[in-house]
Amino acid sequence: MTADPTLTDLAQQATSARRAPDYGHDALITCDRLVRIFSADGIEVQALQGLDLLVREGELMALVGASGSGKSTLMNILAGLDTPTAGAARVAGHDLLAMTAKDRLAYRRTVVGFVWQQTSRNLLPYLTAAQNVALPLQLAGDRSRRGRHARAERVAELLELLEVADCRDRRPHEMSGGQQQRVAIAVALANDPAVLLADEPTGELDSHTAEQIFAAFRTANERLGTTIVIVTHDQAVAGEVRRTVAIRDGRTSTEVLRRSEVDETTGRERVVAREYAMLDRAGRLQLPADYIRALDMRDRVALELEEDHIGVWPDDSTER
Ligand SMILES: Nc1ncnc2c1ncn2[C@@H]1O[C@H](COP(=O)(O)OP(=O)(O)OP(=O)(O)O)[C@@H](O)[C@H]1O
Repeated sequence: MTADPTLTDLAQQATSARRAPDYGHDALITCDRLVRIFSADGIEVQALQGLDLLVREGELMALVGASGSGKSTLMNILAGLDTPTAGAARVAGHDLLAMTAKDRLAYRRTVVGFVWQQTSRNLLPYLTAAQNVALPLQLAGDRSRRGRHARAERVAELLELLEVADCRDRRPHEMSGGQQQRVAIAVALANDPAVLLADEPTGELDSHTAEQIFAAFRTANERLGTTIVIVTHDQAVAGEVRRTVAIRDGRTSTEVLRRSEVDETTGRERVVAREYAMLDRAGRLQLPADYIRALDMRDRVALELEEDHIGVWPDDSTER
């Protein structure tokens, strides 16, 4: 770029900016500067403070963060149960800020499936496992004999996939917590949603059962190709996915990506994890709290642009 741009330069810049693809144009889930403000008793709480998040089709990812960081608020928005105060959110081509009540109902029935922490919130207590899985299919439509047959097949297929075929005629109180959550995943997958959202799905389970539930999510992701977003406090669960995004104070702050690598000396496969910080479109970067503490960084830091990286140093100036 020249220091003193001509009118032609400016016109060219404006044209190329217009031609640049929209943020998240190729993502299945796009959250763009998402804001959610709650007002209770005259006090405002900013649960989401300009959160950016992109999730691609076919991903299985975890969202982690301290209590109160905004995870459930984000999940409720993506589930179509709550609306953002500002920003943009799109899921599988649906604009979550522009939906009518009718669109929202159809969205919740067919585009997203959800699994909640409380096993009791996921299933109707007076229906069997098979009836619970059949319910969303019935609500979605085809009541013909052919429809009934296809429905029964789909129910059997899903219970089989999630290894709870033996529970088909049992009511929730006749199943273990782990079996109930597997059936809940089958219910959530019944209408073949584009996205499966799970908010602390292993929160009420012991660690061994939690691992099995997690394996069930992985099966759904690999076999059905469903995009899955899981909120979890469980570090072991978070470590099982390729991508973990951390939310801090209503914004995405860091991201851990894991990939498998074959160790050259032992020939064994091992998982290599690398932590990334999120850079927003205004160029803002949130440094991890432990990095800041380790170098006692405060208020102002020194920056230096190198050929292939940017250095960040504690403030070394004498002017305080
Ligand atoms: N309906 C509401 N009315 C007022 N404030 C709310 C409401 N829902 C959430 N908040 C506030 O918004 C912030 C984010 O809450 P949220 O439930 O999204 O956090 P979270 O990360 O899911 O926490 P946890 O891990 O404890 O479930 C908190 O300060 C919370 O008190």
